[in-house]
Amino acid sequence: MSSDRARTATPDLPQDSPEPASVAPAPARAEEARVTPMMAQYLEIKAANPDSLLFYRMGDFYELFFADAEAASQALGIVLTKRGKHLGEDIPMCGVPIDRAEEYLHKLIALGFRVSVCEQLEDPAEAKKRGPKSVVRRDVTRLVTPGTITEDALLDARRENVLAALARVRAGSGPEDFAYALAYTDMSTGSFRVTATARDDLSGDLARLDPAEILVSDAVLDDGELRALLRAFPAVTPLPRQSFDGAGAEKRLADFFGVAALDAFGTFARAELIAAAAIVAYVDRTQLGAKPLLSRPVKEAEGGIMAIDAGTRANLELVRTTSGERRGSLLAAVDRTVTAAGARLIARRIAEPLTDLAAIRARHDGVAHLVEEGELRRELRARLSRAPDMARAVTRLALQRGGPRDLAAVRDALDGALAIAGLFAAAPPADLARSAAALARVPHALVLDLASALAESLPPLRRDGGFIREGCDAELDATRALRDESRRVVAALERRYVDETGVRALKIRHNAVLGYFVEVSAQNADRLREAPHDAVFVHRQTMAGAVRFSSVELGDLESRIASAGERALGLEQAIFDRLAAAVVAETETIRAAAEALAELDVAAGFAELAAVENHVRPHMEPGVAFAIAGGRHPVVEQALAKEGGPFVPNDCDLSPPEGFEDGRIVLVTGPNMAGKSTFLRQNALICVLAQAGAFVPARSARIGVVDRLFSRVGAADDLARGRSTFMVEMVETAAILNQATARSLVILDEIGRGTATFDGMSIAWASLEHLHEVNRCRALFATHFHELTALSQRCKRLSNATVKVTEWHGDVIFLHEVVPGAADRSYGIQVAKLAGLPEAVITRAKAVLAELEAAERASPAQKLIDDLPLFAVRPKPAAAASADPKAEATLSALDGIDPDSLSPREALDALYRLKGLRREG
Ligand SMILES: Nc1ncnc2c1ncn2[C@@H]1O[C@H](COP(=O)(O)OP(=O)(O)OP(=O)(O)O)[C@@H](O)[C@H]1O
Repeated sequence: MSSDRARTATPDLPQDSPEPASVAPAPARAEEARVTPMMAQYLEIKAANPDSLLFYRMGDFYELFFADAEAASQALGIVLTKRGKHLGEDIPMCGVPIDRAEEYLHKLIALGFRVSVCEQLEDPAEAKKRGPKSVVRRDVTRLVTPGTITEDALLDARRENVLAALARVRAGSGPEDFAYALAYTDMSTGSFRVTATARDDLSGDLARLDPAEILVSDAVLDDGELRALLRAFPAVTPLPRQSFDGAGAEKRLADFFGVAALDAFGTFARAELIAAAAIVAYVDRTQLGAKPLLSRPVKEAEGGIMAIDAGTRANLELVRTTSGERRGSLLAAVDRTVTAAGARLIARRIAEPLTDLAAIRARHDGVAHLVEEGELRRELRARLSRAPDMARAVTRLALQRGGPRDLAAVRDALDGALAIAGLFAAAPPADLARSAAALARVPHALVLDLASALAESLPPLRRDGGFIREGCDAELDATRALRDESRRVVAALERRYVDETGVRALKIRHNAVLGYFVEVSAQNADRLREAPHDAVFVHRQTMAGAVRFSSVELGDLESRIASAGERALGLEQAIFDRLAAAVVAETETIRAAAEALAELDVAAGFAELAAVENHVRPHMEPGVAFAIAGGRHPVVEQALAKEGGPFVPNDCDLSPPEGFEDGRIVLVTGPNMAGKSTFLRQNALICVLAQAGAFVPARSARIGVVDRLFSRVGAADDLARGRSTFMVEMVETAAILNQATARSLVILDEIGRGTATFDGMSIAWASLEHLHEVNRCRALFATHFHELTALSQRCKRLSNATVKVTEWHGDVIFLHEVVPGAADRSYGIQVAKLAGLPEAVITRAKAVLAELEAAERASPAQKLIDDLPLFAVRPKPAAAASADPKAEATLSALDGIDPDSLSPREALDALYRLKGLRREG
């Protein structure tokens, strides 16, 4: 981690603490180097955990010291105080109360900090027994990092929390010969995958996974380009090279999963094994012994996911907008899921559209079934909405961080799963049938066990007790009866003491210090001190206005009640442990059921979306067809609907023209604000939705599966990587021209806009020709360079489209209708007028435009068309390239002259002839 990203702080302190001694308020020089025993312990623990904030437990607080305190007080907005001195300097300190620790952890983790939680490992009383200066034993029990959190309070229920590891291994002798792989897990649900990647695909793959934390070898960070790429992600954790060591990787994985060899998991490349091993090592390290249940690593199918680079993802605002919000993204517009797990899965589906035709069609079959069966869909969604998030609950139980409510979550979700399995009686399509089968495998006995054990209302923490139902366990019932009976005994004893002493206001009370005691007012106290009562009551405490006594009977009662309460709690804990173990033993079945519920939720959500928003099933094919009739932009349409405005549907045909094999390019011109970008994006989004398994916002759609989607829309600079707007634009355009295949879909919006007009137009022109001749992909190309429309005369798979506008009293009216043909002008000045530019500027702009247009008419760009398009021009051999017909004719005439045989007159004639040839050419 580069120092500016680490955001953690290490106090600059000597690690060899000298003899402990108490801190004097104004230490003498010799004592300045001394530290208290507690501070010595703190420094030792801090030294072992240098790259995180240390939450150091002291009673009911976690305290932070030195630079940690300064960083945390600033990040959390809490008061920075001082506690004693160290090396003659004040020790900065701040603290967070135990019961609010999760809230503060949440803030710190969200800000990219890592936190080591250091607990007291013994009772302070135990420590005292070792001597007055001894310190309570403490150590770090957990390292909390953005990628390894499991608590509900720290997680966003509707978002995955991905921990990824990037491995790079040598694949040859060349300096650039490396193989790359990513392994990633959502520890809160146990999912675990690996995928091979390439240097060029790395940023796209990371953007797809959207990790909360990325583990890399510090060797990777030595590579400046990779370091710059990783800077776009919130938390990058560098690990020493040994964590990515190839030799031990296989063994580390085998040990973690308790298997002798990994063969049963499938075949992994070396880089994949190393990445996966780095994940399990880190998970072990952060959980310090509590073993999280990761599923066995699954390898992503090669080429099974539509390749979408990071820029395209951001441009198309698939799962979040460019400003980082979910609202306004494609995901937000199409998410109709009713469970948290469903919301997490749909985000992954949108981020990872498929390329396998059969798998896409299978998803569509499921959605189609639920569109047709409205009653089934409603019932399914109603039941799903009551099913809690059991995948995360199981993980917490396995990590011994679970509470009674996690058991209840599993009970209710499993119960719901069984009921939902029963809804699919008739043979549903394969995907739904597979989900229903996973639900039906849920262990009945476990559901019954949980249902009979858990009480109606449950406390959040297991240590609170009271979560086991009466009648579940005879011994527990008996102990509770004793505990409750004892309370009645207290009341009876109080009545007896009142009768015997005659003090009517006598009360039996309880506190943590005295236990049970008798309390009377100061005036009545003497009565209890007199015989015969003085034989019963022993004075314990005099308060202002009240006096407290104990008695032998109260002491007995105290221990009976305390032991009954403790025993009841102990019995409940034992039952909790048994139930949790039973749940954890079924992890695989439960996780499969949780995944099935999420899949059904996504299918039903897509069906609901289709029914409500009028989406249709796209017809998917193997070729390169792309014919959308009446397509709409799902986000813009919903936004307009809220304002009561209609969205104008538009057709888009990129299928190969008659007699051609490759898809078409449509060049869209049209005025500003007409709807070009919307049209371009909506077709890309329709493609993403279709291949994600959803229906699409159109009247009909026929789509040949797209392997890669590229979008270069708008302009944004990347100052972090030192690139200007135009540079970013060109880098992205280069990626498209280098990578797009005949099966790709390319969206290019106004390329060449960021530079001088002629440079820009030339780049747009040449790029368009390249797409047509070399990439041969389906493409939509929007431009304000109207000259480009002439290219359709030569490029046979290129057609022109424009967005219609009309004029009304000098103002432009947008019809948002895409029609064949080319725009004649941009109406930029009219749009500027609408935007409120001063009248004087508008008038002057009109005058300048008129002059520029007149100049352009004098030398139109048509002559460019008369040249061959770039890729029809074959590069000529160097010698021939210099040939000039004039020069050639002159030279051959010269060759024909023999100066020795010429008379002076003939010589003069020959000279005139040569001059003439030169002139005529
Ligand atoms: N098909 C449509 N139906 C209704 N409104 C639309 C449609 N398409 C676009 N709009 C509206 O027009 C606005 C401008 O659209 P868009 O940004 O796509 O225009 P543009 O032609 O790309 O403009 P510019 O060339 O200035 O970038 C959108 O914000 C939207 O509100």
